[in-house]
Amino acid sequence: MKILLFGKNGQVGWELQRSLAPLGELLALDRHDRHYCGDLSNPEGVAATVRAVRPDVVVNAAAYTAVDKAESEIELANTVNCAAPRAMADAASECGAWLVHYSTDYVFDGSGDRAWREDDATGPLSVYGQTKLAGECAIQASACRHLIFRTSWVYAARGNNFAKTMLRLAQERQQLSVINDQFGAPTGAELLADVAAHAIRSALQAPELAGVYHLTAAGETSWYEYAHFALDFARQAGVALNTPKQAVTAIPTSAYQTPAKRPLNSRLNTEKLQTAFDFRLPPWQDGVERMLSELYGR
Ligand SMILES: NC(=O)C1=CN([C@@H]2O[C@H](COP(=O)(O)OP(=O)(O)OC[C@H]3O[C@@H](n4cnc5c(N)ncnc54)[C@H](OP(=O)(O)O)[C@@H]3O)[C@@H](O)[C@H]2O)C=CC1
Ligand SMILES: Cc1cn([C@H]2C[C@H](O)[C@@H](COP(=O)(O)OP(=O)(O)O[C@H]3O[C@@H](C)C(=O)[C@@H](O)[C@H]3O)O2)c(=O)[nH]c1=O
Ligand SMILES: [Mg+2]
Repeated sequence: MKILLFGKNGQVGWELQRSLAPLGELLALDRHDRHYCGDLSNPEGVAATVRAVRPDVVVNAAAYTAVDKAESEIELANTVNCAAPRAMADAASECGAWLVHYSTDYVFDGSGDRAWREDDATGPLSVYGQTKLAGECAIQASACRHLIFRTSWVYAARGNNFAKTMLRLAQERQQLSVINDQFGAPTGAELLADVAAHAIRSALQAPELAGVYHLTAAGETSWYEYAHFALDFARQAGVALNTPKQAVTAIPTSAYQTPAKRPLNSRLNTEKLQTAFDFRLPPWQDGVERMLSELYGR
């Protein structure tokens, strides 16, 4: 089997390099590749890459993920998150390849407190969410067989994410304010990559598995609780923090101004995935502890 991976240096892309390698021949690209176009700001270029490589599976881990910046870089966000995946899907369908793609909890409006199902109505609140939803729709409208995994709050030891930001800020500042009315599940890039490898194997044998799936770790938390979880671990590992435990303040979303609006309810229901592929998704704390152990050698 031949697999073509876009976005090899992102949190998820890095882990996919590991998890996809045993499946066959893997060609992993970043935006600077010298032989093939791996730059998603050039949709025709990435389509030409797919046609030239003629893989069995295209995996797209690249995306415009700067949520606040997207509010003022709409065109680039849309090209990377929608036009490029559309071009990949069209080229993939021409050569009979599957497309594996990632999307986000930010396609939902965050209302209510029930975990979102795959067929629930979407309603993105941000440019990032709109462009990711448009990317999903473009792939679904193509003739290409696809797996779209909607996930949330992604972290990895290698990369930028909320937990690492909190750990850095707690070493710099004496006080932190963290939102406690947005709920979701932190999901590790390792888990996403491992599930993708298993799902690809299954789907190639059973094409009726094509579709959209919610894929997050089990359980739920708020950003505030998640911050405490990471900071408690760091303290126990002997990391010197300038922020004492009692100086981490819980605040509502309304007290934290940002260019992009974020959903309050980011819970995703993962039953469809667990049933279709016979997976068990581990509690979110397991993977976060693994990352923290890796960061602090404990
Ligand atoms: N991070 C999160 O919290 C969440 C992510 N997702 C989705 O999961 C997927 C993976 O995200 P994650 O790994 O966390 O994201 P990262 O931000 O860690 O990685 C994104 C990657 O995309 C690359 N990229 C950005 N623009 C381009 C471009 N024009 N051409 C080529 N590559 C580009 C970046 O390259 P470079 O390093 O050169 O900038 C980076 O390697 C994405 O689809 C994302 O939307 C879903 C929910 C939550
Ligand atoms: C830095 C900081 C953030 N926050 C809040 C802001 C925000 O609501 C939340 C998380 O901050 P982030 O900057 O990680 O948020 P954000 O970049 O929006 O995270 C999102 O990224 C995209 C790519 C996704 O797809 C989502 O699933 C989600 O992970 O924490 C605080 O409350 N206090 C702080 O000091
Ligand atoms: Mg971010």
